Amino acid sequence: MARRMLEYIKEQPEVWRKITDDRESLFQGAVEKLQQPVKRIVILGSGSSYIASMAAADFYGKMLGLEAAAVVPTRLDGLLRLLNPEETLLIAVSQSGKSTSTIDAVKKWKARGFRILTVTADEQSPVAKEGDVHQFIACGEETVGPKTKGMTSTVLTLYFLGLALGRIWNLGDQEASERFLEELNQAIDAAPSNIEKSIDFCRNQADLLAVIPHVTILSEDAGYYAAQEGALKLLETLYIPAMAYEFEEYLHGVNNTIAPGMCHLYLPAGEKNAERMAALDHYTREKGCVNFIITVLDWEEGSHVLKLSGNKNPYLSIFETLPAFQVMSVFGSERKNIDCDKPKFPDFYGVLNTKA
Ligand SMILES: O=P(O)(O)OC[C@H]1O[C@](O)(CO)[C@@H](O)[C@@H]1O
Repeated sequence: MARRMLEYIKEQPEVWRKITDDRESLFQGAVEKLQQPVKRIVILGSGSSYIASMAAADFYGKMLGLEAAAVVPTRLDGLLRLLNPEETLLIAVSQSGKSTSTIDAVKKWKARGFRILTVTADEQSPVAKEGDVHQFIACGEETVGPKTKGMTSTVLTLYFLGLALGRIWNLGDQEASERFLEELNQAIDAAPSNIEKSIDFCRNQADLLAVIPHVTILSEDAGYYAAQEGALKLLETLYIPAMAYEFEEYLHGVNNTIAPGMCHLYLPAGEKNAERMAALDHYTREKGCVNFIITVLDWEEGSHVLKLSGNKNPYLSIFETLPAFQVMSVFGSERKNIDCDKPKFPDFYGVLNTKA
């Protein structure tokens, strides 16, 4: 069993609580060095760090009204050629601080005059050392490949960083930030029992999780980032294809894949599409699909429904529903005799030169 991964999953509420409680001191250093407002923010990262970057860029747009976008390190060139270094802050995100493509991007764009804020869990890492300003991700050590507490703590770190910058740059609405903080606190308080509920659910569904040949995950709004990270977790631990779609996009063609045995995992995150998602769940089950629903919304009960506690704020899906996917990875992989605490190919990073 992925014991260490499960320990990291269970540690998350405590880690999030500490980051939240220590936020004044944790973000003070970076924020003091970033007094000069910018017009736009570009965030880059790979894998889970890219998904965390997408969630943060969306959040910055919504909460601060900033132009913000996320890109993988190797696709920055076209975008940055259009941007003025004086008006742009580049944020490079890497939990390990060792991803070679991120190191290369930081060096290249720093040389071209962009100011670079690095966000890592290792202050001594190459990414941290190459940037102009560093923000620490206070998640502690995470030695297994499929990241859990590091990813969610990266999102939390980027969210708080945005709110702190918004305060000094006079952006966003203070009341909205306070409301968000209140909901976040509720999400953190609910997390230990949500994780226990997920464990019970996944233990009961482990036989099914072990035989599904692929999984299609559907969400909406900012729940889409939890769906993307959930897909990455299931793919890298169950060794099956897993794709995440924004709900509306799924309806435009992907629905042709509906067939007996297809696994659909729904993550309704807001009220907007709840009825249509419920209709799609019924429709696809009638066609023989194997479905799961993970949600904090009020939902019709069923053995395939995991109902968790939470607010109806999709930006909190990372803290409310994503841990259920992480737990699915643990129980599904155990049933498949996969030990995801250990790398499948220990020599891979060295051969492909992906980490410094
Ligand atoms: O955030 P980092 O350390 O740059 O790593 C990026 C991604 O690379 C991996 O380590 C796999 O190579 C993932 O686990 C991670 O999300």
